[in-house]
Amino acid sequence: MKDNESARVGIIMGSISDWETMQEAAALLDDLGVSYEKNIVSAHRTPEKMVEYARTAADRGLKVIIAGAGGAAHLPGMTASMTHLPVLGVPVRSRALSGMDSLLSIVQMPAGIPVPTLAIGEAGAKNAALSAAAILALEDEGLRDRLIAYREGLRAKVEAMELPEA
Ligand SMILES: Nc1c(C(=O)O)ncn1[C@@H]1O[C@H](COP(=O)(O)O)[C@@H](O)[C@H]1O
Repeated sequence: MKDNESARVGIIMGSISDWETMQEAAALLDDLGVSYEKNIVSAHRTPEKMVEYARTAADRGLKVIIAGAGGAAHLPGMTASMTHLPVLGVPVRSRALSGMDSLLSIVQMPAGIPVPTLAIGEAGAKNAALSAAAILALEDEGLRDRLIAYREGLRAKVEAMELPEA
């Protein structure tokens, strides 16, 4: 586990194959100036590591966890069951079912242990980073201003879009 003492967000994923998707979350947190740590943790393949990660997350200073997994994606829900921190779930696109399996296995949590679940794939990873930042921004004015500026950038980009002549 690569610990970053000052990390406020923990990004975890079930496999290195998820990184292509989850790097979008990392890149956005970098842009927003939010410290994070990233680790490969699997409920299926490294259950003890997952338990340790989840149980120590709050004491290590993390405020939010972003968990991405594909297929039978138990990692977000199992992690959420072992920490009181918010755990945001990112369904990674699977080869067999295009991520519908990931989505349904993350989003359909029983009442009591929530996993706020984002869209399948890269958009979900980006929105998980923005949601984590929004949570942290409740107590961080500088970050709030950077989030507002990010949206202003989106607005300006759309305003500048021009359709080609028919
Ligand atoms: N869904 C999970 C979990 C878990 O939920 O614990 N651990 C790995 N995986 C997923 O298996 C997929 C295929 O993994 P490999 O590419 O390593 O075979 C990945 O998308 C990973 O998130």
